[in-house]
Amino acid sequence: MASPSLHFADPASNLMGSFASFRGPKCRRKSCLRAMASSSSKNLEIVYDPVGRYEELTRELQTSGGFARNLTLFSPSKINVFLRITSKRPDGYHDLASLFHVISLGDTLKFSVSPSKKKDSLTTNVFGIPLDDSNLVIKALNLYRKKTGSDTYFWVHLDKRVPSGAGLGGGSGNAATALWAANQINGNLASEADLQEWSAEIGSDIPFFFSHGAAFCTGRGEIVRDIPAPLPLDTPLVLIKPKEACPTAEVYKHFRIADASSEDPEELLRKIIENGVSQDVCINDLVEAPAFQVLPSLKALKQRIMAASRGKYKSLFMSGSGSTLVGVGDPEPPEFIYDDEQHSDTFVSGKSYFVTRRDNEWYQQPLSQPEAVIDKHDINEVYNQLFTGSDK
Ligand SMILES: C[C@@](CO)(OP(=O)(O)O)[C@H](O)COP(=O)(O)OP(=O)(O)OC[C@H]1O[C@@H](n2ccc(N)nc2=O)[C@H](O)[C@@H]1O
Ligand SMILES: Nc1ncnc2c1ncn2[C@@H]1O[C@H](COP(=O)(O)OP(=O)(O)O)[C@@H](O)[C@H]1O
Repeated sequence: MASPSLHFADPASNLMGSFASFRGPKCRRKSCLRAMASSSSKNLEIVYDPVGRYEELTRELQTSGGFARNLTLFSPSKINVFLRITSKRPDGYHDLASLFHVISLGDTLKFSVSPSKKKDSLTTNVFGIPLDDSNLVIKALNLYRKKTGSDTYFWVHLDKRVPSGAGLGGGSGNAATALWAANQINGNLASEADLQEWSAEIGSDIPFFFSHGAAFCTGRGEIVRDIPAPLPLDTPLVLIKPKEACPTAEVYKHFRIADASSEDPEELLRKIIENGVSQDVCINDLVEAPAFQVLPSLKALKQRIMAASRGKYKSLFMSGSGSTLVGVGDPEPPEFIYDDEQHSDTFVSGKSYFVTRRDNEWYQQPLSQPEAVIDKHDINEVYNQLFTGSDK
């Protein structure tokens, strides 16, 4: 079960307000008489434990048939620790081989069951994100209803912190989180495997979020091989994104196979498992020609960060199709990012970490520095199973 934080975002919350007085000192630990309204008559209920009764009513109002009617979930983003593009496909997509990892930078999504049987309604705290059917949250909810036959519609509030068009899969994470939420609220009509498979219909990056946080992904991104976290979860990360975005389709259009690296992606994964990250393994085939052509100023920014950081990052690389640059090993950007007027609009994440999730739970934002959980034996075993067919 997920550990959602329940909230009072629907009209029921007004009703809750009227019961809140039961928590007042006068009523505490005393029996209270309360008039219960029903449609036809008024009943009297003697309440001997007002606090307990309040909590019981809270649960009743927020659940239906035992399932939550409101759910607040963390919606994480991801980075591509390396991204090899291996071919251009006849369907216009590209085959890739990439180590994806969920990170702690994320949005918050609040879901409440809506009385509507026709449409969801979406609000957000930022401008520039579509609120209609093209939003990945609404796409995900439409997909869920189409696949399961559910007729549940939602009020959704998206509190966005992940920048858009950043190569961080913020929208993809929102879509995966919306599928998870819809499934929880509908009493798990679908399995996680169903959600993962269906999600590929609305975006190549979405199935990854149904891993446990770290995965080797191939195909157009939708073939997800879950792996134990290969890097310590307490590794500090910083994300730096200039105000300009890199539209994914545009960046892929500039990709030429002749410019791609010749490194074997499985070998890259093996090196990372054995030795951690370094500049030479964090290869991104969408950087040089594609992203730097779409956004030439990104090349200059990366070079300047490299020069100014004087080796404080184990690796500095671009995530996905850009325009976010990721520094691994230190949570701070170089000072010029704060000091220079020209970078006043540059997004800086603050200290971020790699994140994983437990079985049957959704991702949660770490409240403090995570522990450096890493099981070398486990990961080596998985690596052997994945690529050599051996479990020795
Ligand atoms: C580059 C990556 C790396 O993880 O991440 P982002 O930069 O978007 O975060 C992904 O491949 C982005 O996946 P996603 O953002 O889900 O892309 P989609 O919505 O499926 O496709 C958007 C467009 O990107 C191109 N595309 C996408 C995926 C892929 N494997 N090959 C492609 O050529 C296609 O032109 C497609 O029309
Ligand atoms: N829920 C959403 N959050 C962010 N962007 C969204 C969402 N739904 C649709 N989009 C659109 O998807 C595009 C990029 O999505 P995003 O996931 O933020 O970037 P990227 O694919 O680079 O990681 C944007 O142009 C945005 O308009």
